[in-house]
Amino acid sequence: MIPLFSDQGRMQIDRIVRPGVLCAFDFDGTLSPFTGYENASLPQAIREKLVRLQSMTPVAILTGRALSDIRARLAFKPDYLVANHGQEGVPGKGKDSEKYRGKIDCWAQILQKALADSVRYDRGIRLDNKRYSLAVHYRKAADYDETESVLTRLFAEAVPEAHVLPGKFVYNLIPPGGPDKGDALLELMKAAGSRTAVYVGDDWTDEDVFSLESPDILTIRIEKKPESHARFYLETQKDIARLLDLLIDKTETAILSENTAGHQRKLT
Ligand SMILES: O=P(O)(O)OC[C@H]1O[C@H](O[C@H]2O[C@H](CO)[C@@H](O)[C@H](O)[C@H]2O)[C@H](O)[C@@H](O)[C@@H]1O
Repeated sequence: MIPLFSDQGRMQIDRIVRPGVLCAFDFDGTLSPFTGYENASLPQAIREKLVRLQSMTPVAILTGRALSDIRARLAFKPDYLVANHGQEGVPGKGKDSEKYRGKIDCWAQILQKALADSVRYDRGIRLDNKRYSLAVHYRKAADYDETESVLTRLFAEAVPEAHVLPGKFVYNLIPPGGPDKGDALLELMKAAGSRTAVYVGDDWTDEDVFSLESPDILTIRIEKKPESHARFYLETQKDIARLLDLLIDKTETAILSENTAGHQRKLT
């Protein structure tokens, strides 16, 4: 992985950022710092930068949260808002996820019943039914290793069909064969008519975008992790502000130089 704020990183930004570039971001741990279970929100300074960027080029947010949950946390309307790891909000794909709703409710019932056994399962485990996917949080569990091992066993036995994706103190349970963030990003590029995209994420579900390994998609991970498929990284989540400033500056320059070139073509 290469630091984004390096000569190589800046060269890639110059190559990818052109008029119409799709700028896409994960939410928790990327635009918003990790907090606790309930109170994550978009910092005001980051919101202002996103709004500025959006005035020049399409902006998308791709999150594991439900659409109903993420809207209020953003307090601005991006061009595209994809939720539930790609199950909600992809233009033209809304109906596809409906068929999974019954299955998700059924998994939730089975797991809720099992987790009520407080001898076997830590009281700090919390199940979140997001209608199109489930999140099983264990940030408040006493012993993380033990909790990970009992939960992994539970999923294999009780909901073997679920596609289980680990996250930061969370397991995401996704319908088999459903779309992921990678599929969603490609659809958004089509919908926006963007030939290039920048994607910033921090977690396992973002690997579905990082693994696309397309020369037209600049992939950036929050924090270096050798096994990640992202090409570039930011040292810490706080660097997202600096990255947004850079994207704003480069997008502005790209638009200006295209306008100048267009003007000169008209004159000749
Ligand atoms: O795709 P994302 O936008 O990164 O969403 C992934 C999950 O984010 C939320 O959980 C995470 O954030 C919590 C608040 O900071 C934190 O306490 C938890 O440990 C993290 O896993 C959200 O609650 C989940 O539904 C999302 O799947």
